[in-house]
Amino acid sequence: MSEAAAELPPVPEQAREVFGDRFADAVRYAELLADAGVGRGLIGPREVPRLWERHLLNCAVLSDVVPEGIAVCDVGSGAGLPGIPLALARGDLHITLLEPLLRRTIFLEEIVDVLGLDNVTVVRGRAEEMIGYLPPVEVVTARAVAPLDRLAGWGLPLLRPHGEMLALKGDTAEEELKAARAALGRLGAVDSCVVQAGVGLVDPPSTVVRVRVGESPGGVRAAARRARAARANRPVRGATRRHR
Ligand SMILES: C[S@@+](CC[C@H](N)C(=O)[O-])C[C@H]1O[C@@H](n2cnc3c(N)ncnc32)[C@H](O)[C@@H]1O
Repeated sequence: MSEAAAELPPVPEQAREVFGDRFADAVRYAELLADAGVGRGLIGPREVPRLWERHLLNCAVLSDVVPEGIAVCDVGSGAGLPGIPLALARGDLHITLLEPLLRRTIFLEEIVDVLGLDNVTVVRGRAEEMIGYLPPVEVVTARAVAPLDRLAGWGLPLLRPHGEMLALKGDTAEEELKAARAALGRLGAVDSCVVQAGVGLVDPPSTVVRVRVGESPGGVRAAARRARAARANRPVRGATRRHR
C-alpha cells in the first residue's frame, strides 16, 4: 500500500446505504483512487483523507436528481468523478465518461474493468468536439470542469430535447447561475435552478446547478458544425469502448 493510501479514512456508515450491493466496489474504487490515482497524479494526496465525504458520497448523491434508466454523459470525468460513483449507485443508468486526457482515460478503462461496470463507456475527447458525434443523452453531469457559461456551451448541445445538465458546484452556485443566465438562454435553456442532493445523507448536501433545455437545444447546429470542423483538423483520438 502506498503512503497516500494509508491515509484513507474509515468507510462512513452512509456508504452502505448509498452504494447498496455495489458497496464493496465503491470501497475498491476509493482504494484505487488513493493508491494508483494519487501515484499517477490524477488526484492530490491531500484529497485522500476526505475521499469519501468530499468525493465518492458527494458525487453518488447526484443519484437523487437523475431519472431512472436513462443515458448520462459525464463531461470532464478526470479520475471518474462524478461518473463512477453514480454508475455504482445506479446500475440502471448508461453512463459515458468523457475525458480528453489519455492517462486519465487509461485509468478510467482500468477502473471500469476492475469494477466490472458494464453500464459505463469511456470516450476520449473534448466535449465541444463530440457534439453531433456522441448520441445525445438525457442528462449531462460535470464537476470542476469549467465556469457554468462555458460548461453549458459544451454540455447543453450534447443533450436530447428536454434533457438536463447537472453541474456539481460549491457555495458560489447561485452567483454563477445568475451570471450565466443570459448565456444559458442563448443556448436553449428553458429552466435553471440550484438544488441540494443527498439531504440527510451527506453533510453538507451537494449543491447542484440544474439546467433544462427545451425542444431544441439552441446553438446545437452551429456547435455541431464547429465540432465537425475541429474533428476534421484533429481526429477523435482513442476508441469508443462499450463494456458489456
Ligand atoms: C479539475 S478536473 C475535474 C475532474 C473530475 N470531474 C472531478 O471532479 O474530480 C477537470 C477535468 O475536465 C477535463 N476537461 C477539460 N476541458 C475539457 C473539455 N473541453 N471537454 C471535456 N473535458 C474537459 C480535464 O481533462 C480534467 O480531467
